[in-house]
Amino acid sequence: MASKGKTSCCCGPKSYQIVMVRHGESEWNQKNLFCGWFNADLSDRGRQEAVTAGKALKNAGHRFDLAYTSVLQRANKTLDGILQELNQTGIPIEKTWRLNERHYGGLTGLNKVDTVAKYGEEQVAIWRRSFDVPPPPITPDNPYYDVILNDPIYKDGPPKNEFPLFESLELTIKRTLPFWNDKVVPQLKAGKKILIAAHGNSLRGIVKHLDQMNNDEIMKLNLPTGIPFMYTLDKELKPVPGGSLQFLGDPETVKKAMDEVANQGKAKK
Ligand SMILES: O=C(O)[C@@H](COP(=O)(O)O)OP(=O)(O)O
Repeated sequence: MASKGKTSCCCGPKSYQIVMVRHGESEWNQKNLFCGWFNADLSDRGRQEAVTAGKALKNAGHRFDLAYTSVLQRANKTLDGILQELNQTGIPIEKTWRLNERHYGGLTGLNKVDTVAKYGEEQVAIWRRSFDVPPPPITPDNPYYDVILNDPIYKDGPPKNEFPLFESLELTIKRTLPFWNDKVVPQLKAGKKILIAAHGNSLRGIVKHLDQMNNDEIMKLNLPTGIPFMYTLDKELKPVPGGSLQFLGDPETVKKAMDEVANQGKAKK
């Protein structure tokens, strides 16, 4: 059975636990489109993945004090689905654009396999997984430019003059980490058990930070949809031995799901 957010003894907290999950499959994941800041809904499979994730967390004995999510409905609905299974829909939830997926710029709305056919696997791999090479900026002729810029989900930020037109993983981390440090860390240290429902790349940024991965190591990580993972952290918020990226699923299923994500950017065989 999972312990509370903090395990403690007379000398203070020994370790902290936090659970994170990439949202269930979205309608745009299903169509294999670059999505980024577009507010795609969950697919039927994605909704089911949220229920399955909630059941798995319940069976493992997890209970949460609060949750964080992006302002994108695919993450919000995944969180709701999980909390419903846990009978914990009443816990405080904070939504922030800082946990959004990276902004996929001019790639937004393009099919990933078609993009491979046009630009090659190597270029698409660089756009998807490199640390500091951003995609091209989104321009007003992109059908989703206005939809994203004027979406009311962004009424509380970011300010229009800071609204991104593209993001590399590096830029994504620059706006995600301040939220982690200012909001998540104090709550963790206060012993709160936290659930974060977010996105493939915003979570890759947090994983890179926690595991102090270098820029090459993080390139190889593909987070599957809808499979929660836990970190057990020491007092310095460094993972304890064996405490990194502990998926709540059998290793074979997790590997298959990770390979599926990696293959979304490969040419059709
Ligand atoms: O924006 C997108 O297309 C996917 C990630 O795509 P890849 O970086 O895996 O291509 O984001 P998510 O489904 O996690 O919100």
